[in-house]
Amino acid sequence: MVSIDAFRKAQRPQGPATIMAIGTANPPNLYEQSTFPDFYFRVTNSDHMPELKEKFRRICGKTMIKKRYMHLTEEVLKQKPGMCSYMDPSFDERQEIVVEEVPRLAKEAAAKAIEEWGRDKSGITHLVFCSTSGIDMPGADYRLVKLLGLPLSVNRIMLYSQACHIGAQILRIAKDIAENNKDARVLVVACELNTLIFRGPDERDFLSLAGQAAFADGAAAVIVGADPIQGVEKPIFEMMSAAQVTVPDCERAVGGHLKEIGLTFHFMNQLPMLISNNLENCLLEAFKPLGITDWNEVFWVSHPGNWGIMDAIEKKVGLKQEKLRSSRHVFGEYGNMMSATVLFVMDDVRRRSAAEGRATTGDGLEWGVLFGFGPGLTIETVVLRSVAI
Ligand SMILES: CC(C)(COP(=O)(O)OP(=O)(O)OC[C@H]1O[C@@H](n2cnc3c(N)ncnc32)[C@H](O)[C@@H]1OP(=O)(O)O)[C@@H](O)C(=O)NCCC(=O)NCCSC(=O)/C=C/c1ccc(O)cc1
Repeated sequence: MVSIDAFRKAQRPQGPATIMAIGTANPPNLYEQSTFPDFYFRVTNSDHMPELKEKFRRICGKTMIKKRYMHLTEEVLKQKPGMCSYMDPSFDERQEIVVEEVPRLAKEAAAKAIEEWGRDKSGITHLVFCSTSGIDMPGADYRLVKLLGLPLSVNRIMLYSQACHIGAQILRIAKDIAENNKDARVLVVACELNTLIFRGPDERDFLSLAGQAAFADGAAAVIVGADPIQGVEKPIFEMMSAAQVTVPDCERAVGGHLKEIGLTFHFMNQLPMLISNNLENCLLEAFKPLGITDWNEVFWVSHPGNWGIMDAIEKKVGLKQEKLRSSRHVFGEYGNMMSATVLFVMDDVRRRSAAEGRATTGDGLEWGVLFGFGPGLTIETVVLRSVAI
């Protein structure tokens, strides 16, 4: 008879969880940040508030975002008057969009990841899907399985309503699945639409205006598994550790509430300081086993949050400016796509590394850190190992 020990060992792979493909997608509608205030005040019937419009223009400029993609268009919004008001009940109007469109955009990103992976989709064993943009039963995970034509034996996990840090958290979950189940191939998907957050302006609500200036639509998918099949599956990054920290007494630092009026957004102006003050401890813990204490020695894949957060991180941990290059690039080109953003950054790091002729997928360095942060205040830290290009 087989021993229990041998039985358990046979269920597990030998190597670390490995990212084998990355795909991203955005809706076709592109909004230049410089002209967004004109669009936004027009479609929300708010042109009678020119001073507020000018203030919103200044806020849009401060974000340093150049462009964003959104499912919402003037045509769509004409059919959704509740969404254009500041506070009218509009939950149903929003749900009608996100229930259909979140899985649809997710499919685009997932199909690209599966194509890069190079194997047949029947090899996908698990799906981990997160979205802050809608809640439904059966969920967006079920719809995605159907849209992609994945086997119904796929083990699904759907994580709704968590915001930005969950882009890193789903990697942590995929790592645990991949390292505990031999031959598991986990399709990890983050998909966000700002449809729940979009609303008309109000001069007393700066926080909502800040949200209107920053959030955007995007989906990203990665495929995670251990022991890649040589010559078939091509590693991009290995995940060496993953941990979550909840910063105490900070639940008001950033967050939102799902209501009849949609999803609200609030943050404290001290958010950059709160995040940057807590990052060094996460770095020390994560890199203690590797003996690394110089944070410029590792490549960075950080959720951008906003420009002020990136400035504060650079200053607090003494980062050279180029370290957050991909975070700033993605934020500037796409805005804050919540959970999907950090996966766009990961894609940008490996693509830029290849384009610049670096020796590894991580800016020529071996070790890297991936950060997600969001409501809680929650910080997710993933230690990455690059591969030779
Ligand atoms: C670009 C902003 C909006 C402004 O930049 P700034 O450097 O603070 O700029 P200023 O200090 O010059 O302020 C610009 C204007 O705003 C005004 N302002 C400045 N803070 C104020 C103030 N608290 N009151 C009211 N006026 C003010 C300020 O007075 C000024 O007005 P004016 O002189 O008339 O031009 C910046 O604060 C910003 O990016 N904030 C957004 C923070 C943010 O994106 N956080 C996301 C982190 S990621 C995450 O966790 C997401 C979570 C989430 C959670 C829920 C959800 O639904 C979805 C997602």
